[in-house]
Amino acid sequence: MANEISLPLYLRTARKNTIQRAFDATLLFLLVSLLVYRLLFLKNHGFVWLLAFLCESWFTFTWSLIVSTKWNPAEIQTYPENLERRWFAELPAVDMFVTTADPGREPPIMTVNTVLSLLAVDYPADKLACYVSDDGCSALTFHSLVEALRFAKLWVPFCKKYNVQVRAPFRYLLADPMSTSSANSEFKQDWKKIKADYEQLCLKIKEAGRESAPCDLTGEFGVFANIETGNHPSIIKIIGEHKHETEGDEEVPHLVYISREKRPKYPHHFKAGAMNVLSRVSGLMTNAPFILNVDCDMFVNDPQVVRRTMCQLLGRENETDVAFVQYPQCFYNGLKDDPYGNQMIVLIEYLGHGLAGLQGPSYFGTGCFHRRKVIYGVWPDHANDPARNHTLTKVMIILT
Ligand SMILES: O=c1ccn([C@@H]2O[C@H](COP(=O)(O)OP(=O)(O)O[C@H]3O[C@H](CO)[C@@H](O)[C@H](O)[C@H]3O)[C@@H](O)[C@H]2O)c(=O)[nH]1
Ligand SMILES: [Mn+2]
Repeated sequence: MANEISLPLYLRTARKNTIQRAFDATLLFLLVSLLVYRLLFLKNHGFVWLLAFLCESWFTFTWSLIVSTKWNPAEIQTYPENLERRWFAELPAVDMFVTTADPGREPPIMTVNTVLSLLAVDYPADKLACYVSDDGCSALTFHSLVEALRFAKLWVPFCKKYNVQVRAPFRYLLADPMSTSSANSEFKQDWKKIKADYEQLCLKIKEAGRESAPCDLTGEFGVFANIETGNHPSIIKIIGEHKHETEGDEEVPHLVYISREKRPKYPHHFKAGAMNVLSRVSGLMTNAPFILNVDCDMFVNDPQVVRRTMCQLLGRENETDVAFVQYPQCFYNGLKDDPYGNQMIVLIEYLGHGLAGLQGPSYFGTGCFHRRKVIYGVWPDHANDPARNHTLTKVMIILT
């Protein structure tokens, strides 16, 4: 036991905020005094004071809610380096979902970068599968993913060999590491090669986008011939299958393309509908106990993210304690000093840490790991009861 405590998977520590609390308590006292003053002299001033009183009461109420949310802020620290020493069983599998809807507004090269950043995370490749849902039913998106997988076979080993931090190539390749003294000649050579290969990939996708069809719509691509975006049957294609042919860092996870059935008379429910199909299809193919969803305009900026999540999900005594782990969104290329509040500092830094001290954040949409069980509509107490939970029966399908 002593060993386990000295090797934590995660720690939740309270943040000190005595000064902030004193400040908030003073403000609350002043606000309540103002309301009492308004009430006492209401009859001398009439309607305007009543209006002011109502507005200030509403302000005090919402302000109190916010203050109480951030009253007990906490930090969560994870220790992925302890994972193997604390979790003796095999690491669990994770199905990673990417949703895209329109190759015009969401250029395929962006989706490709999201997918590459996911395929390259530091986690056993045979435990990962990436499913891309394409609501645009676009041959170009499919073609780009086929090309992306070819590049992934170089990109994933490169990232793991050099412990690359940001594994979306368009961000990583922006910096020129040649000038740093630590770069040795082997790295320089590999870096030049990977940059050239990535430029080649971009070029291929760009040229394919210029044509009315990215390639001959025959063979694998035949299903896209004469297809109508909002009126077509389901298309499911296994782009890449992890077959244990390579070893360790050379391995690339499964990559599956899905364009769900759409009919004009039936509402498709946008991302929610796509997520529904993704969970059903992945449930039949790999049925990982954990799922991650990422929008196609996001990428993973920490290769340890799956291991960090496992620290929080596996490190609990009871699995019903945590249903999901939600990561905040950050944005690159923001304006200096963030004049429009795009980085959502208040939401993430103040309210987010406050919520971490309570029960944890709410579900934001993208960047969230769920236990598969929790989205199947089963009460936590019944999740492991096979009699009540036939949906969780394991289905094994051999990928062909
Ligand atoms: O018919 C659709 C429409 C959208 N999407 C995808 O859904 C995601 C989010 O859609 P977007 O229009 O980009 O919404 P945002 O407001 O940018 O996204 C935020 O808000 C959404 C809903 O409020 C959440 O689902 C997202 O995760 C969250 O990032 C994107 O990957 C889209 O490709 C589909 O798959 N099918
Ligand atoms: Mn978006």
